[in-house]
Amino acid sequence: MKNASAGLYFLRLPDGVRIEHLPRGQAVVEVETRLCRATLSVQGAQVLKFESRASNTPMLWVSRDALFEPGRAIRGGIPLCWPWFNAHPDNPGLPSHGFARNLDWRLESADILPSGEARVVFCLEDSEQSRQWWPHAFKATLVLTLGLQLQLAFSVSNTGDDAFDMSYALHSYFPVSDLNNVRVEGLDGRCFIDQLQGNARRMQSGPVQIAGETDAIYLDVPDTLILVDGNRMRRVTADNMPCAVVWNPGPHKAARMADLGDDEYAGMLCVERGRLADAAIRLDAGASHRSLLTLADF
Ligand SMILES: O=P(O)(O)OC[C@H]1O[C@@H](O)[C@H](O)[C@@H](O)[C@@H]1O
Repeated sequence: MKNASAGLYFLRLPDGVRIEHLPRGQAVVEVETRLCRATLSVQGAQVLKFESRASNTPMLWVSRDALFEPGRAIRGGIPLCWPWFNAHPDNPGLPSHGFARNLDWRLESADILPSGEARVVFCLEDSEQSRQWWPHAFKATLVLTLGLQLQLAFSVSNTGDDAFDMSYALHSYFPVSDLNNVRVEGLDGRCFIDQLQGNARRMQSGPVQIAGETDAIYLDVPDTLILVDGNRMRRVTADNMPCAVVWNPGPHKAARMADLGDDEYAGMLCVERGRLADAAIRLDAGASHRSLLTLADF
């Protein structure tokens, strides 16, 4: 897999931002400011860790068995699943959840804003590798703003001559104290696709509570969802991403997953936001799409 980290060293990095390497050589951007601490993987432009100085508690979960192998998806943090969600609709041999999380992105810039927030910008453009999986020209950008809250601004431009279809999710993994203490608020009365029941469409009644394996795509949901975990509340706010996915593998699927410890399912929950299923989009030549995700303790 092509490694973009060579270009990293030409960037001027501000105090509080540095490049480190994982044991297998992948580059990560470490952010340490008066507002937060964070670790960002160059592969996938994936936020792996984020902790604000106000909460001093990890916002995100990463599996203790995550495989940090170049080109393999990393189990945890916030992978960006793009340009398709789940298996490719026509070719199940292509990478699950698209390829954005498998490729190295280009670190475009890193700055500390006057507010004290760090701003880190990653880009991904089509390459020989991406065109083997998806024959389209594009430029994707992820702008991360890291302060007391974490903000991800995702944009894609179609730089080719033909329209393309895409779906995506910002697949946030959250640590939870105990699944029995957890609920997701904001989805009452919303339609969801139950991926565990042959994609049957159902209606949510009350908050989402987790009783075993859960894999549901909620359609047309409010911008703000609240993840309640005992006394801890996290706000998941999306702009221009009308879908939410709530996923937990439960004990049996967890036992089959190489990159997730058998008991770890009990301490995590994914609450994802994106555009998929009915909200997938077609991007015409020259057109762009933008969306924003904000995660905050409150
Ligand atoms: O193992 P992956 O490719 O990271 O996917 C994990 C899960 O991601 C969720 O978003 C999907 O709804 C699930 O169906 C899927 O199992």
